Amino acid sequence: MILQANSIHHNYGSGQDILNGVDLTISQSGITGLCAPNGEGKTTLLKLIAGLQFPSKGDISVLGQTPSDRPLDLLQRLYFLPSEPFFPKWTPRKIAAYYGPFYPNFNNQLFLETLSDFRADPDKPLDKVSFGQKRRAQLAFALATRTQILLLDEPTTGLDIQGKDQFRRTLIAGTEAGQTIIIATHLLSEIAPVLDHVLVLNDGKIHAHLPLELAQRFYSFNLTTSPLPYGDKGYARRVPGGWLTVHADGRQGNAAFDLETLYLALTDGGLPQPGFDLNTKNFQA
Ligand SMILES: Nc1ncnc2c1ncn2[C@@H]1O[C@H](COP(=O)(O)OP(=O)(O)OP(=O)(O)O)[C@@H](O)[C@H]1O
Repeated sequence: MILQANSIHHNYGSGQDILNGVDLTISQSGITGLCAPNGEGKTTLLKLIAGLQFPSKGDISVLGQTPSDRPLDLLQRLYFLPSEPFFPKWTPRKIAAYYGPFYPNFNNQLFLETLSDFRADPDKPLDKVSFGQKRRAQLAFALATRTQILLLDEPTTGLDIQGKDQFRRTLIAGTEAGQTIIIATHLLSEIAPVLDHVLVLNDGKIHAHLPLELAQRFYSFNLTTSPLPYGDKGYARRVPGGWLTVHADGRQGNAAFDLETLYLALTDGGLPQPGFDLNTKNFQA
């Protein structure tokens, strides 16, 4: 098992739980998008997985270890890139030489290639580059650690279009090498093309954990002139030219699958929640 969380609760001492019963199982490599409204606890959940925060109740196991114990073996197999990480004001080359050896699979060649693809200078100190260039160097380092688990918080912030494209390609290469990648983001559409699963966190719980390929079969999207042509069991969003509707009916719609609309439908829209049975790998309507 890669990750197993059972009824995780967490608060920051205020008495009110931010996470109040998160259950989560990840058993395969792949890319999972973690989405939630602002302040719902995405970063907190990543920190709990990384062992940087401790759950107030419940237990969490990552690669068979308890992250809050901070075992060396786990720290070497998991990399967490926060949205605003601390990186020394050194050149990327020096950062890799200093921090890279901690990670047994650190790939310096991949680091330099990713920097080159990102058009980032390995010999320019990070206090002399733009925000986006600094973010590229941080991402190149995170991707080059080749840890079994990679946690990325808002990774695409500051990347230009080419940067995002390169980033997505490097992620795919990571999963082909067996990595499990969890990406917390608001910018769903930017990573949607590479996601295997989507996790929706809402009201302190995992509201949905959907394998994308199955979600694409289960939900139908239609561009229509009226909000809900098939009755009231769907969700409709105003778009140029009409309404984009989502229904949990397993039909073929006339519009493309749209992850942002599905996210809105699941969080705000009261779209009927299909149960997904992890054993049979089927939805139960
Ligand atoms: N160090 C802290 N001390 C007290 N409260 C905190 C702390 N860090 C986060 N919180 C609170 O916990 C809640 C969840 O924060 P978190 O950063 O995990 O959410 P998020 O989903 O990542 O937010 P965003 O989408 O805005 O980045 C917020 O209400 C926040 O105010």
